[in-house]
Amino acid sequence: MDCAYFTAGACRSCRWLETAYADQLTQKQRRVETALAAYDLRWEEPVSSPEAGFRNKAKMVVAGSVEAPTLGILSHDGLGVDLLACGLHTPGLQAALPVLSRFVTTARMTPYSVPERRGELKHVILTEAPSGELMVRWVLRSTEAISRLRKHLPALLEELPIAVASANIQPEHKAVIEGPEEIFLTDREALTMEVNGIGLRLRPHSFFQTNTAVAAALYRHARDLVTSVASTSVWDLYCGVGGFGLHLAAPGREVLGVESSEQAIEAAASTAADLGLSGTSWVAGDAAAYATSSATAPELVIVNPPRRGIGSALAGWLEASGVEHVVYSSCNVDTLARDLGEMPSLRPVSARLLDMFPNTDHHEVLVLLQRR
Ligand SMILES: C[S@@+](CC[C@H](N)C(=O)[O-])C[C@H]1O[C@@H](n2cnc3c(N)ncnc32)[C@H](O)[C@@H]1O
Repeated sequence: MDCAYFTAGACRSCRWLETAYADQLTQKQRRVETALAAYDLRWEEPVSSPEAGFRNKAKMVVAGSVEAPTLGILSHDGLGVDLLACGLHTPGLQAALPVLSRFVTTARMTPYSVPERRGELKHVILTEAPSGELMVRWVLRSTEAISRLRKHLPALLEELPIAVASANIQPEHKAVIEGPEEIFLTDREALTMEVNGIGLRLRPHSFFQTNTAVAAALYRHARDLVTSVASTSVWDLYCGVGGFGLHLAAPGREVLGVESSEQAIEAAASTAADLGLSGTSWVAGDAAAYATSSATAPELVIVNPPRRGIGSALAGWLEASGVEHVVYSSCNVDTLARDLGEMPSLRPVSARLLDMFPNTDHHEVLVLLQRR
């Protein structure tokens, strides 16, 4: 992929940009196979991604001035670097970002200056649904700009297919990208991300896989695996807005999702209700605490934890439980390998690389484990 920002040295985030895509896939496959070399695994064909235009979410740091804002990243010396035309973003995001940049000027939102610790607008976070609808969030230091945002929003809604707009208040001067307070500026509070015909509801704070096409392949692959082992009771731990669990709901199968974000759990439950799915239940809480305090265990457990992995408590519970199969979807093969080491009774039988993050060394790998 050609990138003027990379060539000019303005942005080096895509560290593998100069590596041919086929070689990127080969290197990632080698990396995950090496990390899991202790197991006799059947590796399925890797799932590739388009090299460009695949990211459904843009997280832009805002800098510069009201008259000349930049949306992108900060340079080493704290200055704004405009990345409006970043080629990773979907075409819909690329079309919307220049409009949102001009909107900074229209609504007189002063970009936050990290070195000077003053200003209001810290980030613009934009997500595009497969339908083309957008969710836009302005991360602000305070509520100072809210009335101007509200005043100018109707004109922006004429220009862009925005379904959800909100202001996130992040008063602190720290690296955390967003704060706990969300002020909705539209009636709708969730974007519908349709994946394989399932309308997953995404609210501002919830996690969503950033590569919609590869996420769709991931959920289909998990559904095929679960169907092939005919499990009638499944837990989807770290379920987010229900991507795995909602794909698995079927007559004769009970599905239970556990996730720490209450908003995400509410979203999963409402999608299940919309689809008329009986036999699903959704619990807000810590995945390990839920499992270790449960009196029963299902036939199959799916885990899709953050990069840190599932950790000893949950791995120990899975090891000692009667769970027959585990499907482990991981974005960090090192913590995956560590967790597998703590579950010697569960034998990894097949695995697949899914390239969710082209042009970087990041990977997603899904492993099916079977009790020995
Ligand atoms: C990699 S995401 C996976 C989400 C979901 N499976 C999907 O496909 O979109 C990890 C999820 O784990 C949740 N999470 C983080 N720590 C958790 C914990 N201790 N217990 C339960 N969920 C947790 C996060 O909120 C996030 O939604």
